[in-house]
Amino acid sequence: MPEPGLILGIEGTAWNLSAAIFGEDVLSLHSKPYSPPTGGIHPREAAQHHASALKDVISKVLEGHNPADISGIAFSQGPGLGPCLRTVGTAARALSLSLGVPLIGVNHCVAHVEIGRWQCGCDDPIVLYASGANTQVLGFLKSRYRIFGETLDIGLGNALDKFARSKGLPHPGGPLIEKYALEGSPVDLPYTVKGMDLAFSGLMSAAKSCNAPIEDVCAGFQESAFAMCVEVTERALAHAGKNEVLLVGGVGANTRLREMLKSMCEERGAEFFVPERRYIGDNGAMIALTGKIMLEAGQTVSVRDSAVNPSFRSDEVEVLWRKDTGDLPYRSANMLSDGFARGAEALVSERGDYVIKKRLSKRYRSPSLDQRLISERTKAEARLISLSRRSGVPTPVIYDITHDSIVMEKINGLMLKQSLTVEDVMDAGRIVGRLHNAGIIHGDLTTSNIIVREYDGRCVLIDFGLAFISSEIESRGVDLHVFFQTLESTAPDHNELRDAFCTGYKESFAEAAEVLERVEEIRLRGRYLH
Ligand SMILES: C[C@@H](O)[C@H](NC(=O)OP(=O)(O)OC[C@H]1O[C@@H](n2cnc3c(N)ncnc32)[C@H](O)[C@@H]1O)C(=O)O
Ligand SMILES: [Fe+2]
Repeated sequence: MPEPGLILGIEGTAWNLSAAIFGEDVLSLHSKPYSPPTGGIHPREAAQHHASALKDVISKVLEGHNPADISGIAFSQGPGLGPCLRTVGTAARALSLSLGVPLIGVNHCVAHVEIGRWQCGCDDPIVLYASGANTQVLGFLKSRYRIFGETLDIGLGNALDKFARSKGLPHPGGPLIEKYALEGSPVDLPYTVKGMDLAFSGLMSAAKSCNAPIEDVCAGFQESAFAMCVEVTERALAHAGKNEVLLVGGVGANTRLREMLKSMCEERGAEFFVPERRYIGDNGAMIALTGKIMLEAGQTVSVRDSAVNPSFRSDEVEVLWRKDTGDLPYRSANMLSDGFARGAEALVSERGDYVIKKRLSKRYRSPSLDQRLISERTKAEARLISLSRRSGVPTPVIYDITHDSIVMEKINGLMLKQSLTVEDVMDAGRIVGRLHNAGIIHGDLTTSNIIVREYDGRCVLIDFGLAFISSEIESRGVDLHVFFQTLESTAPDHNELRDAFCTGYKESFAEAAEVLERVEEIRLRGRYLH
């Protein structure tokens, strides 16, 4: 393989046309941002801006360098705005052909991660990638940057920008909201975390129609939105058993978000990293650096295959430049062992015949949001446990509830993973069928969260910390997918056990067939952590 020399990288997925040269370090970096005269980013206008700025940006970045030393052209192949991507793609192809050097199609999200790893010197982080268009929690697993959780509607930056615009503030709104928030005290606004995923549009609409002083709304917006991101990051960290957190993407410039992540990391004993300001938002250096790494790994693209992809996902890229870390050891959200467990969210302890589950205060959250979430979730969990019981799903009896704790019956018996007989697993299928039939999703359906009760051999469902109400096929499918994954990792004869589970599930739930079909689809998508 030829020794790569200098790589020219071009970024232009959205607002910033930026190019850089990377050798052993960033040798030059030039940008020409597009700022919309009014409103948000118009894709075609941005593309026109990029087209007219290209010549200038490329020649500035090449100043003092010999084009003959360039050994590859890297460009953002996606995701991003179609017209912008096409403009930059065309320029990159032309440069590659005229210089006679390879073309490297870089995934923009992967590039955000790689420049962060390179600049901060971290190795295997859980990444919070919070930008205008994307909000994702990523981690490296089995040769890919897997998406552990992500926004179900719009990107966080986008939500901030749109809210700002509705209050008459110019684009981009993120930095101005940060300024206002410093002067305000947070109002209560919606907080939406669904398992590992987030949603921002409800929060944005509530903020738009909130009549409190702008400073207070901005502070409330930040507190809710950032705490949501930190919560999912913490959950991924706990599940994956990693000990580094990296923050990337434009919203990562925000001091309050950094402070909250840092505080969460300190509480968990993890290290927190964030790259310099100029490398955190969109920039050409991240494309040039990733291009270099990819060229070294032989990951170039022919002109014919270099079409841009506006919805290119990070997990579509096979990462040949990192050592495969293989499967994750499976960890449940609340690892219950020997009567004491500290999950991402709660502390579970045993006192004789009782189990006490206490939700923990998080220093990263504002005190009012913290108290609100703790009491809402404690109440919701207790309610779902009782509702499940009434629907014929064996669950622990609840003895007492306080603002942060649930005192419940201790179920004596073995965890299902220690008692994987066909009969037991079939019974598990039956109770999960009843649960789904009642419109309840468990949210963390592992073989550790089902106990085979000693006195009658019945399966009892525990730990409803991530449970929620839903009749969506997708949520039900994810529940089963998680269960089958843990079954696979604990039992050699998992096919037989899986069949037994399905038999039980079909017995008690009329829509079983449709859900089981979806499970197969989910497995093929390979998105979920378990
Ligand atoms: C596909 C690509 O084009 C896209 N890039 C992108 O969105 O640009 P980026 O530079 O990563 O992020 C811009 C966002 O970052 C926000 N932002 C910048 N400074 C901020 C601050 N101090 N506080 C909060 N948000 C901030 C802006 O409001 C804007 O929404 C992406 O990565 O999703
Ligand atoms: Fe970006």
